[in-house]
Amino acid sequence: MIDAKVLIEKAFEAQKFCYTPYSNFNVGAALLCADGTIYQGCNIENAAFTPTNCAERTAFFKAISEGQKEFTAIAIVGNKEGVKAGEGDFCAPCAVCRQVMAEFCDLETFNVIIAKSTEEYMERTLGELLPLAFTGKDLK
Ligand SMILES: O=c1ccn([C@H]2C[C@H](O)[C@@H](CO)O2)c(=O)[nH]1
Ligand SMILES: [Zn+2]
Repeated sequence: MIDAKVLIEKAFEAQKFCYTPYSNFNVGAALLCADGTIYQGCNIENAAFTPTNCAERTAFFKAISEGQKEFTAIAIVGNKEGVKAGEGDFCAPCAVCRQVMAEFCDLETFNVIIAKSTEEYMERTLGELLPLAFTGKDLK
């Protein structure tokens, strides 16, 4: 596994590209694939609100649409516009993003890094963030 700090830096880099005229809440994500490739994502809002895509799902959909199938970790940073780096709060992934992660990631091993800065972050497995997950296994 690459250093969490590297992935957090990539998430901050992606955050700069967010399109958030409605919430002014800026999120960046960096998704590490098993082959070492990193996909970055930002949140992309819409005047109709519901088409809005979270940063995490942007990163996942980019990766999946380019053939990636195995995922190791995701770093997430998010804050209201104007908050200085490191002074924001933790931005945990929304429930929809957790469900999308559960579709493609191992609940026991996929690592979710929720960061305020490269110095201050928490790490949780996907299973810790989505207990009693409903997945494709339930449909068999
Ligand atoms: O984990 C999260 C939480 C929220 N958002 C986005 C969606 C919307 O654009 C804005 C406010 O909810 O933040 C994300 O991208 N990821
Ligand atoms: Zn989300």
